[in-house]
Amino acid sequence: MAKLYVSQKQFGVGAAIASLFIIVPLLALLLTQSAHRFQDALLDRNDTVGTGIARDFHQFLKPLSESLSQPACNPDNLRKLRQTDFRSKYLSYYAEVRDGHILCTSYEGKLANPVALPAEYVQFDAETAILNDLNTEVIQTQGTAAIRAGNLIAVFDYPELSNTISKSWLDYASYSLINNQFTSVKPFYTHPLNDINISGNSERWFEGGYYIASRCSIQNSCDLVSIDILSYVKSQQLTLTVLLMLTAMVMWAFYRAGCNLHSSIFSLPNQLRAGLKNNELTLHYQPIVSTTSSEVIGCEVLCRWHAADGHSVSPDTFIPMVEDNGLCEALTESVTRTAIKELKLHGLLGKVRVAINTFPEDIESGFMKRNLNRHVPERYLPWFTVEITEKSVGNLDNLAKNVDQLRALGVQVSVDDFGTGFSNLETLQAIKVDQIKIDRSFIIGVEKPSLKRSIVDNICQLAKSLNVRLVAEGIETAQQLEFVKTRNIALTQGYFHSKPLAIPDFAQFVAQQNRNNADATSPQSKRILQQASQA
Ligand SMILES: Nc1nc2c(ncn2[C@@H]2O[C@H](COP(=O)(O)O[C@H]3[C@@H](O)[C@H](n4cnc5c(=O)[nH]c(N)nc54)O[C@@H]3COP(=O)(O)O)[C@@H](O)[C@H]2O)c(=O)[nH]1
Repeated sequence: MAKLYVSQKQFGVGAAIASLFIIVPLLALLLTQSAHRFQDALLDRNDTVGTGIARDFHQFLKPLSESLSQPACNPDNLRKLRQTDFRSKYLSYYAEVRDGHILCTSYEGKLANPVALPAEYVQFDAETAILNDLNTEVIQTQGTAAIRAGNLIAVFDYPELSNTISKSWLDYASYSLINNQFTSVKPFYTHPLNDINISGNSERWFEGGYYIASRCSIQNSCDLVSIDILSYVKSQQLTLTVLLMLTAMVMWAFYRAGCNLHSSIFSLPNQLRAGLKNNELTLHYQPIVSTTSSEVIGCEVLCRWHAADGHSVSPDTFIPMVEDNGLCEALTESVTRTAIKELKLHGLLGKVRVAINTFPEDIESGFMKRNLNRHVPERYLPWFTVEITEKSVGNLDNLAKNVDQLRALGVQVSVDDFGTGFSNLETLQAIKVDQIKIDRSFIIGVEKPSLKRSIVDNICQLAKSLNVRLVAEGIETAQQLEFVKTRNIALTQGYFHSKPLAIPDFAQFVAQQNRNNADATSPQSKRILQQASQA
């Protein structure tokens, strides 16, 4: 089965990226909502302006034009012009017009020299009235528009809107839909959509980078607000900076949360638990070699773990984890079961000794005995060695009792890492063991006279007096091997012979090594060796 593994960092980054799927739509919604509100406010305001102009037209301009008396610009007319200008909100600058000339205005009074209507004022007939229900003309001018009733004109503009319209990202227009014809009445209107087809009363749409809202509130007259999204986004620098900072903070929070989630789901202990369950742990076998015959007489079974992401975790890392997470029995049982299976498969069961490492509690709880009984066929039990460390010494009497029970099965017991910790004579006398393994820390440098050499000599003495076999661990050089031979240490283990090997390699190593030994002891080999030593 393919192993799928994401590192904590990848998981965190994934969570941060996933958060974008929440943040981006939220931001889009936020911006859209704010654009909505803006457009609505603008359309509302325009309604007010539109209806305000209509109201002012009906209430003031039209009645006033009908009430003007002759001659033009008489004092009564001027007073009415000023009063009306003062009272109307959306129309101002009332003026009497005769023959294309402004004769007087509410502001200047009677003009000494009548002013011809500016060119743009007379072009109004090209425009269709926005307020067509007013049944009058709207005059397009530079920045203002004027409306006419009889001999009176009044100017209207978009006083409130013009402030808003000055924003670079906003465009605004009013449309008259008379005869389904598009006519802009907004000054300076430059909107690119000139074949626009507004059908409903109120709608929004997105087109060519513009976000557009329209509303037709006066018959045949519609208002349109378009927002150039890119420019709008650019203009919102402050808002965007704040949003980006918030986004970064949210992503960071998601990253951290992802990492935490990862470590709770994918923590090494959890992976280890799963690995044990899925038989992901593999075994290596390190040869144990006879000093006298150079034959491989056995092996130490050492556990290996390739975590789900493919990287191997050192036993020095995962063995303490096993202890801290209550997985000792599961590991020891898995090691025992797998070792039996693999050794049997390669024809080594009952051919080589098998040393299995244990945890202190494996012994104290009697688990190791049950475990061996359950998994090792009885006739093979004498081929097994249980390696106990000095850490195993919790309750000496209990340990001694359990060790006796193991030995009663026919299993041998070996003290591992001897010399480290607090090994003492009392312990060794209390528990009857078959073998002591000298820790490799004493072997490093032992070839030269040193304190270590004296310690090894003492251990040799001790083993002799207790009548237990010795194994020298961590033999890495020929000199170290030579030294242990001089001390009659029976067995050796270390990289000099071989590193721990996977079962096929170990089987091959045993076959090769023991074949060489057989050859070396043949008459022909003996002769060669003799000649070599004489030379
Ligand atoms: N209870 C269990 N403990 C286990 C099991 N599998 C391993 N272990 C314990 O983990 C410790 C580290 O083991 P490992 O990394 O496998 O190292 C072993 C050898 O590879 C290493 N070794 C052997 N020869 C040499 C050498 O010449 N040089 C050198 N630098 N290292 C060498 O020593 C380790 C074996 O040590 P020990 O067990 O003390 O004999 C280790 O404590 C293992 O016991 C398990 O299944 N159960």
